[in-house]
Amino acid sequence: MTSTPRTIDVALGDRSYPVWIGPGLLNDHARWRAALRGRHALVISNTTVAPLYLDRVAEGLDGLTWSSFLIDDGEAHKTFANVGLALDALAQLGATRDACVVALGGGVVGDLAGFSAACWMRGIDFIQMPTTLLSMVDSSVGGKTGVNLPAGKNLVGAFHQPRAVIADTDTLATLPEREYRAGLAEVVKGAAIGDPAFFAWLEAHAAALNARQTGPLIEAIARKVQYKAGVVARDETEQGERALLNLGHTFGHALETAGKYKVLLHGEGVAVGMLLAAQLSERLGMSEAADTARLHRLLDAVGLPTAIPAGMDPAQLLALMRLDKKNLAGTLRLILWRGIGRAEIVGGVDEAQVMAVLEAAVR
Ligand SMILES: NC(=O)c1ccc[n+]([C@@H]2O[C@H](COP(=O)([O-])OP(=O)(O)OC[C@H]3O[C@@H](n4cnc5c(N)ncnc54)[C@H](O)[C@@H]3O)[C@@H](O)[C@H]2O)c1
Ligand SMILES: O=C(O)C(=O)C[C@@H](O)[C@H](O)[C@H](O)COP(=O)(O)O
Ligand SMILES: [Zn+2]
Repeated sequence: MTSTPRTIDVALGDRSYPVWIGPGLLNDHARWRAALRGRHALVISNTTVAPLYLDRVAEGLDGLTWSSFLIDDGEAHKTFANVGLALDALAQLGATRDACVVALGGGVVGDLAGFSAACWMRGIDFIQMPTTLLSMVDSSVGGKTGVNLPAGKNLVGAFHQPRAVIADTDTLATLPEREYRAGLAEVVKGAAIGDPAFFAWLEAHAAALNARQTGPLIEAIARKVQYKAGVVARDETEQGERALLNLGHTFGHALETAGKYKVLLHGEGVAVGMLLAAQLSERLGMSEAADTARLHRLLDAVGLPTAIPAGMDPAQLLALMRLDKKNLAGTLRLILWRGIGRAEIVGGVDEAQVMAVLEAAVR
């Protein structure tokens, strides 16, 4: 038995789906098994998460024809090659069009599993079972799936919505500290983009969140998911407003890629990227120094990095930023900031100004 989970609906007409958040949900088989329509299931996970949680999922799959496909741990394995192997695993299973892919793990597993599901027979069901804070608050919701190329992050992918998201908060007990804090970056991001009251709440609850206190933690997850679900429902395929969810990401993805995924985690890149976006906005006369300082203090309070790691080359970072998917007509299009809770899409950003911010931030 589990306590009643928080439930948030992602409202997309006949493709709407629930996000369930709470303890014990992986064991609540009756709840999530109902989302599986056919006879076949492929659980995609990784070599760290599967030994911890695959048995809980396996019990719920009893009676189905299912198998698991495990990737090695880390962002460097979110590759086309692994999608190919996942598709081979679906073929091996004999998966028909009513099969379901189950993504058990963090955002790397979720993005790759979702993209594999989008590709198999031109699209089959998948469900998300996020096991990191970042994947609970962000990557499991909204249907962005895909993989990285050597040239950059998430350059290949598809919009493919899950049928359900099962966020069992008990799994966070085994999440390493650094990964937990990286997840907080995507929580801060949501508040910084569009929810000043939530930002103030985060400032007041930073210590409780650092201590992983259950009540504030579930509240923070639910508030961030609620916010993201609203944006996705209004603009599923990023024709407009959804791009705001990319605050800090043009800088952040460049930082991640430049470090070959060994220097900064995704959430850490986003934290540094948000501050760089705030500094650039201030430089362009869009926002106030006091707001940048407030963002800086909150990121510090939850233990996130705010500086570009030593040794990174501003020119390389700018080159990587030129391949961001938001760019149009060969010019930079960034998410900039008007202050707490107010982000904006800005096209044709002057590269010299971006370079000045990058150079000032290199330690
Ligand atoms: N699709 C989207 O909308 C979206 C949104 C945000 C981020 N992302 C993507 O998500 C990825 C980052 O996700 P992430 O931060 O979850 O990283 P991750 O998937 O690499 O997981 C982080 C680490 O935690 C381990 N782990 C996972 N769950 C665990 C648990 N319960 N206990 C112990 N260890 C556990 C993993 O094995 C890994 O080492 C990036 O690729 C990013 O681009 C996608
Ligand atoms: O859901 C979205 O939209 C986001 O932008 C969420 C981001 O946190 C996430 O990192 C996403 O994967 C970035 O997408 P991309 O389009 O920049 O590849
Ligand atoms: Zn992100």
